[in-house]
Amino acid sequence: MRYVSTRGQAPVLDFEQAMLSGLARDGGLYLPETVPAISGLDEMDGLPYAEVAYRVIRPFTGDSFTEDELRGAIDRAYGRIEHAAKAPLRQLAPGHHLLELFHGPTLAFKDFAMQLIAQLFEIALKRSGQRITIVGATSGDTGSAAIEAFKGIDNVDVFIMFPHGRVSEVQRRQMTTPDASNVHALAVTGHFDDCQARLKDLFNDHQFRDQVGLAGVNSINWARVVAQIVYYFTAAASLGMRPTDFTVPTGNFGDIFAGSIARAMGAPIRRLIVATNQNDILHRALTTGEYRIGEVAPSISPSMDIQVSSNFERALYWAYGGDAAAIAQLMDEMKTGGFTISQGALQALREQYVSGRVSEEETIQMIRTIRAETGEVLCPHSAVGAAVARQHIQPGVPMVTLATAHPAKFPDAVEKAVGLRPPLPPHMADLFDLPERVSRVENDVDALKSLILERRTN
Ligand SMILES: Cc1ncc(COP(=O)(O)O)c(C=O)c1O
Ligand SMILES: N[C@@H](CCOP(=O)(O)O)C(=O)O
Repeated sequence: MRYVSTRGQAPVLDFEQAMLSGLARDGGLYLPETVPAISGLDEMDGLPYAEVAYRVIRPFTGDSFTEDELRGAIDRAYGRIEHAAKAPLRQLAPGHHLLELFHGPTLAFKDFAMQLIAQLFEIALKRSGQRITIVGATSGDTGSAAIEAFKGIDNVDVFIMFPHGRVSEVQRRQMTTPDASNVHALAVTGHFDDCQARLKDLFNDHQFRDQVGLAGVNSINWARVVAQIVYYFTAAASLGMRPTDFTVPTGNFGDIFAGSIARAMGAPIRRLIVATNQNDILHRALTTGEYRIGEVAPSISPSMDIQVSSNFERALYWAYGGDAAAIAQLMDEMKTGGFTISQGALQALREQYVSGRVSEEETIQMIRTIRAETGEVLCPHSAVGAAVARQHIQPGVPMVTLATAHPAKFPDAVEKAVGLRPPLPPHMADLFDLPERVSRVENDVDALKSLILERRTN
């Protein structure tokens, strides 16, 4: 399997190289040249999650890992997810199901990919003896998942930038309390898009990139997306492999893009519905064809407070029929505020994705409604998903809403909605007692470079 950049000017790589590279050297994102079809769909129901993961992921990894290495990595990764089913499906109402993706160690869907790629990185780095510096940008969940997965791993330093004052207290403490010396939490002045832009600046400085062995674990990294494909198959299998709609709370577009790969591989996915909060640039872009960056408005679903949605570039690449020059041009225009999607590409995108947005009040109302109807307490991101899903449910077609985080990560929003603060699970019971370790950094690439050079242990 070969991987090409969305901007067409970077070397073609194999899976391991693409995983260790993160962002392509031309600033683009890696994608497989072709999407493999999967067989044996009818046998998937009842298989352990790890077995489905192996069958789905294997075609993407090519010769990069042996069968034993990949199976071992999958078993260790998903051994850390508490629930027996790993990603259980719970019925909310007739025809509406919740795919619970928050049973991992940091209580968000990010654990599914991050736990696995940490295992794969470790195998690859042990083999090569290479040392790397991971830098990540987070609106709260990617950072905590990355720190949990990579803390203490030899040959790896992890620097995570989060927007100062714009993540929940639980999310912040998940990033600032681990005491592993290879982990560095950085509170950046600005919002998530600033953190992600500085991350790309670091990757695009090739001298710095090579000096520190820069690697990325955001969903710009293709390996992240691959791991997120699996649960579309397990959910569809639980529903008897009938044509099914999926609604996905969306920010950086990685999770829903994984859904489109699942569909291209053969999963019976009918509609993929992009659910946004008030930061609704993706909904506006799909509705009007204009991708115009506005101000980020802080919301009660802060992990989705994103305007520059990195994986949308992958969706655009497909929609433009693999025209890398056109994508490079659009990404240039993005730097000055946005771009217009061509009519042909817009039509192609609309064949892939439907969209909806909900307000803050509607999100709160949805947490209340679902609690009253089912007893389940949703996190605000999952509530955005459930509210948009309800706008799109059609008779006779099962709807699956991805529940992307545990409500205990966002106690203030949940309390506002239903007057209770969901307790943290036992393994996090001491989170508020531990000392925090965090560095304040300006939104400035040179300040970041100096800090990384000074702190890295490699
Ligand atoms: C809890 C939660 N839900 C939804 C999302 C959106 O996912 P994506 O960025 O893959 O679109 C995020 C952030 O990525 C998140 O942390
Ligand atoms: N919501 C995310 C933003 C980064 O997403 P990623 O999937 O590209 O890593 C977060 O929690 O950090």
